[in-house]
Amino acid sequence: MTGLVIRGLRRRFGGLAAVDGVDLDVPAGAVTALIGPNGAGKTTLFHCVTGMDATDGGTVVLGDRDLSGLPPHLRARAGIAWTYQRIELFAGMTVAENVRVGAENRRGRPLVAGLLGLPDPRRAAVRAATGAVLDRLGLSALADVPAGTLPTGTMRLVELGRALAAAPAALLLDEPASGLDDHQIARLAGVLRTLADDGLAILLVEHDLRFVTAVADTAHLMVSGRVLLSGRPEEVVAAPLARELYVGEA
Ligand SMILES: Nc1ncnc2c1ncn2[C@@H]1O[C@H](COP(=O)(O)OP(=O)(O)OP(=O)(O)O)[C@@H](O)[C@H]1O
Repeated sequence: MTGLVIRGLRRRFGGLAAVDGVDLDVPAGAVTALIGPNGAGKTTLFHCVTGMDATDGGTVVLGDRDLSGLPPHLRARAGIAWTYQRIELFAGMTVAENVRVGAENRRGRPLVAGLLGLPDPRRAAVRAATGAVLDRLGLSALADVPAGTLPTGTMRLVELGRALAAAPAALLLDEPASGLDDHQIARLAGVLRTLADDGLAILLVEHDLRFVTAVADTAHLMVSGRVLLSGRPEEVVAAPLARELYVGEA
């Protein structure tokens, strides 16, 4: 399968199996959502896929490349990009500069040239990629604005832009709708749809079930470290188990 294939993923914290043998497909050309109550293990799984957290077993394969055991920067270079729930922009840099950071990490950049600070022969490509991403996300008019001065929703878009500028094959988003208003959520949904339509594999960890049903092709319900239900988002969200778990939440 093109996209991300997760098999038998495990992560324990002492006696707690936070991720307890998860199989998950994140196909190219689709938005895949991972939902579940607080403490289900979603964020832990996310970190195990990016390499930010160690695993106790299982594999993460992107396309034909086994990424298991690689550190985050090598997974990024192999084609995974991600954003966290907590916004991590360079606040003093402009919107364009933030996005350019991602573009400079585009796959295939000659490592030695980067390390030696030599001129990147593809500087024009970096500039073009930055411009294209700003344009796609409707951020061109804000290119020269310091990122730290923007409202939360716009900052999230800038983070998404930085991730996209790296030209990933798989994009992982941890609660991207958090802190956004309805208008911004609709806009984000539209952007994610077109990105998936262009062939990106997107994994969304999300609490906002309306957003999930609006944007995802498939949803997986995770509970106590395991995926218990998978299917069309509206079916998974409406299932008795999901309704029971989400009573009283968000
Ligand atoms: N570093 C850690 N050390 C010990 N326990 C941890 C650690 N990280 C997570 N856990 C535990 O693992 C379980 C899964 O947590 P995780 O944050 O992955 O859940 P989640 O589904 O992302 O929840 P939320 O939706 O609230 O973010 C929880 O019981 C949590 O307390």
